[in-house]
Amino acid sequence: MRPLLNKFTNAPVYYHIICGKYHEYTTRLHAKYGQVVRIGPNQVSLANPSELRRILATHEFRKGKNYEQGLMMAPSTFSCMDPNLNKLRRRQLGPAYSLSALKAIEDMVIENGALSLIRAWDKRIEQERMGGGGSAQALVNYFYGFHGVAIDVIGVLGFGKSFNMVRDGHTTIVDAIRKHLVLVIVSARLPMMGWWRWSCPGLHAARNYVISIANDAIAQRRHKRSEEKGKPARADILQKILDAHDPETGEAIHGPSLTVEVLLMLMAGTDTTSNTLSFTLMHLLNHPSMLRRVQQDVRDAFPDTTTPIRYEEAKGRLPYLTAVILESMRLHPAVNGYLPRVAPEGGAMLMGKYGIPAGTIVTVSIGACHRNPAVWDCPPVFNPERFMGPQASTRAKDVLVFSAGVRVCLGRNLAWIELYTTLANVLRRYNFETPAGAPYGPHRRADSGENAGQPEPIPGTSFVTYGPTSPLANCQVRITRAH
Ligand code: HEM
Repeated sequence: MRPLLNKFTNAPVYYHIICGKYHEYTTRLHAKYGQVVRIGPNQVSLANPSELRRILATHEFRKGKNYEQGLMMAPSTFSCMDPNLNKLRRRQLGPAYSLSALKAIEDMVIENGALSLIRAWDKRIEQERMGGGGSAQALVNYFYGFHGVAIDVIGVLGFGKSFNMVRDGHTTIVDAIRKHLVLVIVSARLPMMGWWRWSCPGLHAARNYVISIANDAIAQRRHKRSEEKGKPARADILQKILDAHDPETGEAIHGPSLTVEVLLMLMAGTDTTSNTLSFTLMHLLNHPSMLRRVQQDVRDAFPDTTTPIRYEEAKGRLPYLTAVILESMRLHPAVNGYLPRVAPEGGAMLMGKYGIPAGTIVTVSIGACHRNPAVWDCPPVFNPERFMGPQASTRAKDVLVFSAGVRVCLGRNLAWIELYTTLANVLRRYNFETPAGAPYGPHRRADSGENAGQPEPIPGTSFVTYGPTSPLANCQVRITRAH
């Protein structure tokens, strides 16, 4: 459990958190020192998937106090440290995020996600054709396209209306979310920097703005419901959160707790999904033969281009697409930051040999787990074949992108619906090509480091969610219509 320096100071880990490089730091330490490493006087990072699943299976190791230091108005399902409150919220909200409830509103996801993006990209191609000498192609930024999909889907399911980011391209809400997250993360990860946040009025304005969006959505929906007495309620997540109650006691969610649960959809359910979509397309662009294969599969399985591809069908008929998404999630998990858990009273034993005292912080290092050479052959290589064939489901269990156990991601069903429907429909509709002169792509092979000989992935930064560092420059793609 080395390195020695970390026995005396948290400085290295905090430095890497601030730089957005926690994931690279821990992956490096694990490669050198093994599956359990010390990252601070009272902190260890763990990179073994089965051991992590054991720790995450129960509430014995609680979330660390950093989660509640980032608090805004009240603890949410995500931030609360109290197991009883988390259990209550999951009982109340479980129905809203169940697969059956989400499948009933899948049309809204497809309409405001994949189809909206296709309309916007078709329009771009048409504009190019009309204005640029008849060429039926366009240069688009897939990061902003996918970000728009995730924001608009959450808008329509969680706030009563789309934010129209895909259609209008405006980023007001995205900017506000980002600033709000900076505030949350600085408060949560670096509480000693508390003074700093008060000197940034722009961040507080952003926080107030996102809170007002949630409160407005709640007020508008209540008003609408009061006017449409007797009519069936809209079956979206917002309505289900408003109607949520504990099946055991009937307890509902009120006041600031209601606001934070609505807001949580924007915070937890946008960047995560859109960064997963972006990194998946990035890997496919870097590996043109895999891109061709996945597109052939989609086009063969769904030849009727007048009908959108739905979640269940895509999942059932496109095993290679599933493998590509899992492999992308393995190498680029959308949550790749510092996720602390606290060792229970009496201490604990890690990996059967490392005794840790009560109160020791054990961090869930998803990225390091996914690159653990004891678990994965040639970890840095993008190889979807790992998830094909009879071993596929066993291998998929070691992908901890949604965490695991009692605090596993509540929105993972929605994420999967968005991932399948967006990728399948868009990959069927367009041919993609890395533009000439692009900084990254199949032409750019790493000549050293862990990716030596492989196409170099675009750089990423992790502030809990993990995304491309410079999407404006690095996520351009040339598209042409395939039908
Ligand atoms: C690909 C997309 C997504 C990924 C990779 C992801 C990943 C995660 C991870 C790793 C956690 C655990 C974090 C921790 O332990 O601190 C988590 C928790 C959570 N996620 Fe997601 N998430 C995704 C999409 C979503 C969506 C779409 C929603 C909702 C709209 C959502 C809502 C939540 C909530 C409420 C929690 C807290 C659960 C609890 O603590 O009981 N997530 N997610």
